[in-house]
Amino acid sequence: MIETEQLTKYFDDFRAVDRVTLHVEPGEVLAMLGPNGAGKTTTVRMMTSILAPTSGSAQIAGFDVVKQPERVREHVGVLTEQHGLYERMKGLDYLDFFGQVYHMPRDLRQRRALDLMARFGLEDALDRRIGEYSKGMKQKLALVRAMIHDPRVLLLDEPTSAMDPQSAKQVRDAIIDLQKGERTFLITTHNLTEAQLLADRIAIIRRGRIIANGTIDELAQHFIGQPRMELRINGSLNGLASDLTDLVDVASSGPNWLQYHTPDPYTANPQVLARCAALGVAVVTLSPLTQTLEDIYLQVVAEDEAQLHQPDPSATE
Ligand SMILES: Nc1ncnc2c1ncn2[C@@H]1O[C@H](COP(=O)(O)OP(=O)(O)OP(=O)(O)O)[C@@H](O)[C@H]1O
Repeated sequence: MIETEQLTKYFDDFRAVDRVTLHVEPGEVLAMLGPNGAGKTTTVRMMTSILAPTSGSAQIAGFDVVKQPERVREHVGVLTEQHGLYERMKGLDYLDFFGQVYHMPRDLRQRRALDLMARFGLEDALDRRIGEYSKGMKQKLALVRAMIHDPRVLLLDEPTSAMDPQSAKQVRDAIIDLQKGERTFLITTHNLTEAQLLADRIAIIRRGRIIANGTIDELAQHFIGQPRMELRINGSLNGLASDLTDLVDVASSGPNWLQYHTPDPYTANPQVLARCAALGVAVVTLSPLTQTLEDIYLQVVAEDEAQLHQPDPSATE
């Protein structure tokens, strides 16, 4: 549904996007994360035919962004940082105008506009001029516009950045519902909790390059290491850590708890519990220590930064 190959954009001799290759399947949500200036918006703008790539290619909903920009626009809903709203128009008239642009019959465009405005809590703003809307309301209206023609692919650049927590949740719920209907999303965000809640896969971009791409579990495994478990018992450890060393790699311990790494929790955890039972140790909890997306993100960026400062092996004295 979203396919880019070696997508690259130069502004004069500055390389803003550097050979970005991404594949997002139907019904998948990809969250693109990265520091300010990393190239997220530029990538989204190329995917929506707003900006011509310098090299590489992109196909969105099966259409080439350079050769078939009209078809791309028909099948894609876009939310960009600059919403381009017509401030003097009233909310409902504005949506009706876009419905006409997409050749939607009058009944359908009215119904979609009213449903979506109600869904995002804008039902009282239908007849107000957009210039009177708050920042968050404008962002919601821009999202409604992106969704009005029920596109198969949605490219949303920081969709909840101006929103209060309840509004942000309305947007997340809408995304989850649409995903169930096989809609495909690429979302850029600085909100890692939101990315963790919504995304099937995460791509991290830095200085125009994709430096990590995978599910949260894959990235955690690759960049943080083996899953870490915490065992809590009723009583003191009394040397339990050394009783488990043939089964798992104990990383740290306290008076009544220990943490261990294992590459295969499905095998190791039952063995640990069986050993505890055999030793008469009363287990209170055995649980995984979750790695947050923030841990992963910071580690990915730190590794990329370290690589940047490594001496160039091809350099000669
Ligand atoms: N029209 C332009 N002309 C020149 N440089 C540009 C242009 N648009 C973007 N850039 C540069 O390209 C780089 C990537 O910008 P981009 O807006 O894609 O970053 P971003 O990842 O979306 O950042 P943010 O998280 O701050 O929104 C930045 O260094 C930016 O200054």
